[in-house]
Amino acid sequence: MSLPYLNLREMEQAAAGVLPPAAFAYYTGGANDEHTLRENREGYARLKLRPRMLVDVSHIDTSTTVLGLPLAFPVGVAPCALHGLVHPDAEVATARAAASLGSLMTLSTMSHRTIEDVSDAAGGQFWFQLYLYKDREVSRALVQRAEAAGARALVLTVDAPVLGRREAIIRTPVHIEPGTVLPNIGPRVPGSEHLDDLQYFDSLLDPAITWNDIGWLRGITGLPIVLKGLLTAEDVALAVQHGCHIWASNHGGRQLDTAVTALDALPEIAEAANGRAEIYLDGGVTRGTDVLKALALGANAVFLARAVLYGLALAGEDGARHTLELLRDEVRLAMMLCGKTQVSELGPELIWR
Ligand SMILES: Cc1cc2nc3c(=O)[nH]c(=O)nc-3n(C[C@H](O)[C@H](O)[C@H](O)COP(=O)(O)O)c2cc1C
Ligand SMILES: CCCCC(=O)C(=O)O
Repeated sequence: MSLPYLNLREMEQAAAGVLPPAAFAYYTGGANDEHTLRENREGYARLKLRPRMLVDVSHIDTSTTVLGLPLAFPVGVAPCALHGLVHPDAEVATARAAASLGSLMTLSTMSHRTIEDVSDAAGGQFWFQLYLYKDREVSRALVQRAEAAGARALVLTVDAPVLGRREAIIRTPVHIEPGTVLPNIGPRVPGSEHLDDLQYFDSLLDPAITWNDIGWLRGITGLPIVLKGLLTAEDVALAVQHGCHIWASNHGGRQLDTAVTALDALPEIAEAANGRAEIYLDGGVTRGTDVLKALALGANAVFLARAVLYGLALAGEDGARHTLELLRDEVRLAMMLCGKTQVSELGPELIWR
């Protein structure tokens, strides 16, 4: 299907016209005054590139690997809850779109579709994002299912011991269709009727999660563990000590407002990791030049959340694919204009100081 949108911003604007109000509030919103949400985008515009000239750019290779897995271009899909709010094919459509382009799907714990269905749709090329439940046995079972279904890594989200204050969804709460069973959550426990659907999910998460739980997770899985939501050198040092990889993120400005952006934190993160762990990043990426900047400052790959959801809302699998294709083509063009022919050539000298 050929879609008319020229860039990710146009897709966002178009999606705003089709999203139901609660999904719009949930997808687009950030915490409190949304300073971090805005800064996630604006930070990219402020960083200036130092392109090199007179380099033969007639052959460009955008491919890379993450944890040994080949990617056709250095962009994956970040975990997002509830793809089924905007499209009946939900996470299966997103996973198919990612797989068709050689990208990588990260499946959220809070999905409409099962881990097994998404694994099939992704051709086995997927990561599973884990929220740690108070009930560790439920988490253990999920980890085992993800591993059995062929997940290539576990992404443990560590920046949400409790959900941030997102005022848009306080006003317009998300409602999950009655009768829908979210496969990784199970039916509601009695006595939770006063909570809306997201508050209920929040009530299952364990605010007591600590570094000791990383040891517990290590003990129950052989998969690589990626910690999503790290923003400081101190935590990166601990992550490396625990044998984990690093996903720099402020959760799309949805958790701690005025937290530093992943992009600003990246230099200290890369320095602390010192090549001992892979580094991924998300937050506000909408242009190929954004991807180049993140890679130049030390990320191995970047991930997109909202932009893929907007594509899904507009045109299902084709829409999610359109988002990823636009960005893939922009990455290639930006590399040509920077005089870089391989992802491995993107280093700090690309950024003007
Ligand atoms: C609607 C929505 C749902 C999300 N659900 C999850 C989730 O289930 N697990 C998680 O780790 N992060 C979740 N996130 C955070 C994203 O993975 C990502 O960190 C963040 O949105 C930044 O990327 P973006 O600026 O491209 O949206 C969600 C974000 C959005 C917008
Ligand atoms: C209660 C759902 C949590 C999903 C999430 O991480 C988010 O909305 O940002």
